[in-house]
Amino acid sequence: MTATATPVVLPSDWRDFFALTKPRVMSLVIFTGLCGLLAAPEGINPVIGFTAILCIALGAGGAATLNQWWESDLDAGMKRTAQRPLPAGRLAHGDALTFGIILSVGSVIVMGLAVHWLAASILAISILYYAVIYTIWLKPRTPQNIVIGGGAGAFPPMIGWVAVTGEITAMPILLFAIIFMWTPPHFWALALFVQSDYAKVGIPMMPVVKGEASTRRQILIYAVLLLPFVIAPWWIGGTGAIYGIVALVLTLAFIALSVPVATRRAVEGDSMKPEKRLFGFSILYLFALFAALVVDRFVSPLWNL
Ligand code: HEM
Ligand SMILES: CC(C)=CCC/C(C)=C/CC/C(C)=C/COP(=O)(O)OP(=O)(O)O
Repeated sequence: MTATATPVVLPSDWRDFFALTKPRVMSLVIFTGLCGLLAAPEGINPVIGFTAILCIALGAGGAATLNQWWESDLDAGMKRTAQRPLPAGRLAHGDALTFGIILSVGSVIVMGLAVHWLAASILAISILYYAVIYTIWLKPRTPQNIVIGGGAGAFPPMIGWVAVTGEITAMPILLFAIIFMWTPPHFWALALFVQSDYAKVGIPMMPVVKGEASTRRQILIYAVLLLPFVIAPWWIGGTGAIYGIVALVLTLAFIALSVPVATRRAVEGDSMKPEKRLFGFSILYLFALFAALVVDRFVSPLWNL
């Protein structure tokens, strides 16, 4: 008689549920949402504003939970993700699914009731975008997965802005476009130094399918294409010069760091320093760019900039 292996689930605590929300990644998602909210004209009642950001955080955490519930087999096969609560057996799948659904549905309902139904609808779209369109549909099928899927992470500043104004205008669309164009260099820089992991579990990430040279070229192309999008808010008069100058300097630095990544080939045992530097800078870049947007909103009018 052969024994059937029953998965062992170790006792879980709140830390495992917290880890399911991908808190480090989502910190930037929440920050860009907060900046969208603060940069919007008119301003918002602080309690309603806080509720809106809480809903973005809970919704993003819910979507990240559903992503890991769906992908626990893949995560088990990659060194970077094998210690996550589900593949490590610290959490039952059913509990993760329930947690993900409660956060996702709850955040949308609270956003709708307490803040605005248009903001709630965009939040619902972004959760479905990340959990279904990106995770279930695009990620296992096409190397364009993160180009199209990048839309999921681009919604938060638009949600923050719309929570205040109740309408979708040029500025929130541009904030969406900025993160959309930023995502490919952000992720492909990382994929270049963890690509063996993705190949192992059959995920068609760009470096695995199209090769390193093509990925490196595309990183630079997206970094350059990002420039008109980051300048556009200043150009259309949606921000002052503080944002414009910071955006220009930051993006030129982003392009400058993409050049060595685009023009080199990794050799056996390579430390992948330029790729790691670009990935690290991509995160700092978005934090600084969105911080500049908020500083500009409050300081530029004082100086008539
Ligand atoms: C489809 C689009 C994206 C993909 C595939 C992606 C993928 C990744 C991956 C695999 C990591 C490594 C960290 C980990 O293992 O959890 C990472 C890190 C990170 N990502 Fe992204 N990302 C995307 C979009 C975004 C967006 C839109 C944001 C925020 C606006 C973001 C913010 C971050 C941050 C802050 C980190 C660093 C986390 C840390 O310090 O560990 N990412 N990303
Ligand atoms: C409000 C809302 C719903 C926001 C969505 C936020 C968002 C940033 C989505 C995409 C970013 C992300 C964590 C990608 C990780 O890719 P992966 O899941 O393929 O990475 P992995 O290989 O680490 O699992």
